[in-house]
Amino acid sequence: MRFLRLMLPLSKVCMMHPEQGKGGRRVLRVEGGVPLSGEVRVYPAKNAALPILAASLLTPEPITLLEVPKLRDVEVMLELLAHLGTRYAWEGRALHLHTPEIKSTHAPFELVGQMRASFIVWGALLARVGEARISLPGGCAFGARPVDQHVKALKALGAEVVEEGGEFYARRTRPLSGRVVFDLPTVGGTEQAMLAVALGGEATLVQAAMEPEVEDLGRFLEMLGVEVRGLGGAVLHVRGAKRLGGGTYRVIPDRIEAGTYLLAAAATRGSLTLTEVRPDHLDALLDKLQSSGHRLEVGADWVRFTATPDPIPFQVEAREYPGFPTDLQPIVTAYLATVSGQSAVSDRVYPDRFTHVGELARMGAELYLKDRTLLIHGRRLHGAQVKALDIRAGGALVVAALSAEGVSEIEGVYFLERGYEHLPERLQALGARVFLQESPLAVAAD
Ligand SMILES: CC(=O)N[C@H]1[C@@H](OP(=O)(O)OP(=O)(O)OC[C@H]2O[C@@H](n3ccc(=O)[nH]c3=O)[C@H](O)[C@@H]2O)O[C@H](CO)[C@@H](O)[C@@H]1O
Ligand SMILES: C=C(OP(=O)(O)O)C(=O)O
Repeated sequence: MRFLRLMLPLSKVCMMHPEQGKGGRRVLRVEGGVPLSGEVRVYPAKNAALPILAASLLTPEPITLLEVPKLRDVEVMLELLAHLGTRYAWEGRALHLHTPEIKSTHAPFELVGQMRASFIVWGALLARVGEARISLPGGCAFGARPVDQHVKALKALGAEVVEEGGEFYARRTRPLSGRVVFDLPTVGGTEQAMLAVALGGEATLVQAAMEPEVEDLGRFLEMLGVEVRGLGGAVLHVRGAKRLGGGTYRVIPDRIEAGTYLLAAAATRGSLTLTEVRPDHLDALLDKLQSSGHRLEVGADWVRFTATPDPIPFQVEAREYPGFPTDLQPIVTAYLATVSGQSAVSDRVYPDRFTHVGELARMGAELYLKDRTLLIHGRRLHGAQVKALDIRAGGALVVAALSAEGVSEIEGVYFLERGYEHLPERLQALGARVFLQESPLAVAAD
C-alpha cells in the first residue's frame, strides 16, 4: 500500500482564542530524542472538575474542592461562575466556592464560547432559579459537536426551550422531572440532565454516558444531597433534594493527562511511574501498550511503565468509555507514527477528529486517511515547526516532538494550557528538553 503525506484543510480549527491576532507568538521548543524517565503525579481531571464547578451553582452552601487543576479552562469557568454570582478563593491548589445567590441568569458568548464544558451551567441555573439564557458553546472543533441531546433532555424533563440569535433560553414552571432516552451516549448531555433535576426534580436517564467524569459528578451531587443510582452504568436514576448542602470534595485523577505522559514515555522508549492515578480508568490504553510489547506494573494508585525498544504496531478504535478514549486518539496516533510497521486508528465518537494529522505529517509521519480510518506507517520522526489546533492535537504534537530527531517548535501553546498544567516543567523533570519561548526573537537568538 502507498502511504501519502496528508494535509487536512485548516478550516478544522478551534474558535478564535486570545493569542490570535496578537503580534507576538509563544512556542514550545522541543529538542527531541531523549527517552523520558522518572515519576509524574497525575493532577485532577479537567473534565471532571469543570462540570463539578458548574454544579456548585446549585447550592447556597460553601463548597471546597481539594486539588483543582490550574488550567485555562478552569480560569474561564471561574470567570463565568463569578459573573453568575459565585465568590471563590484559591488556597494553594484547593478552591473554595460560595454562591449564596444567583446574580445573573445569562451565560454570555464571551465566556461560553471559549469552551464546551461551560454549557453545563445551563442546567444548573435552570434548576436553581427556574430560567436561563446561554450562548451556544465553543470548544475544540474537530467535527460536528451538536447540542441537540442537551435540548432533547431538558424538553423531555418538562422545560420550555427557545433558540434565538445563537442563544438558548429555557424556563420551567415546576421542578424538572421525567425520563430521557438519549439517542447516543453524551457526556455533556448526561451531565446537563443530572444538574437540571438536582433541585427537587427526578429523572431516569437511559443510554447515559458511563465516563468516569460523569460518575465523579454523580458522587459530588451525592455529597450535596442528591440521590443518584446506577453511577458508572448506562441507566441513571437521579432524585434531587429541595435544598442542597455543601462540603469538601476531591476530584478524580486526570486519565487523559496520565495517558498523555504514558504515550510520551512509550514514544521516546523511556520509562515512567505514574502516581495518584486511577489505573482502572486507563484499562483500554494499558491493554494497548501491553499488546505493543511494553512492560507495565499496576498498583492500586500507581502504574510503572518500561518501554520495549522495538514496539509492535496495533489497531485502535476510539469509543465511549470503557473503550479507548477519543481524547487520547490523537496522542496514540502520534505514538504509533513512531512504531515501525502498519497501524490503524479510527474514532467512533468523533469520526473526523484528525486536525493533528497534517501537522504530524510535517514531522515526517506517514499517514493515509481512507474511509475515516487513519492508516499509519511508523518511522523515526524529525523535528519541524508545527501548530496545535486543539488541546489533544497539541498533546499529540508534543509526544511526536519528544520522540523526534532534532528540534520542533509547537505553536498554539494556548491549547496546551487549556488541558495540561505545568507541561514544560513536568516534562523537564522527566529529562526532556522542552522550553516555552515567548517571542520569535527569542527563538532566533537561541
Ligand atoms: C469538557 C469535556 O468533558 N469534554 C469531553 C466531552 O465532550 P462532550 O460532552 O462535548 O462530548 P459528548 O460525549 O457529548 O459527545 C459524544 C458524541 O455525541 C455527539 N453529541 C453530543 C451531544 C449532543 O447534543 N449531540 C450529539 O450528537 C457528539 O457529536 C459526539 O459524537 O466528552 C468527549 C467524548 O468523550 C470528550 O472528547 C471531551 O473532551
Ligand atoms: C476536547 C476537549 O475539551 P472540550 O470538550 O472542552 O473541547 C478535551 O478536553 O480534550
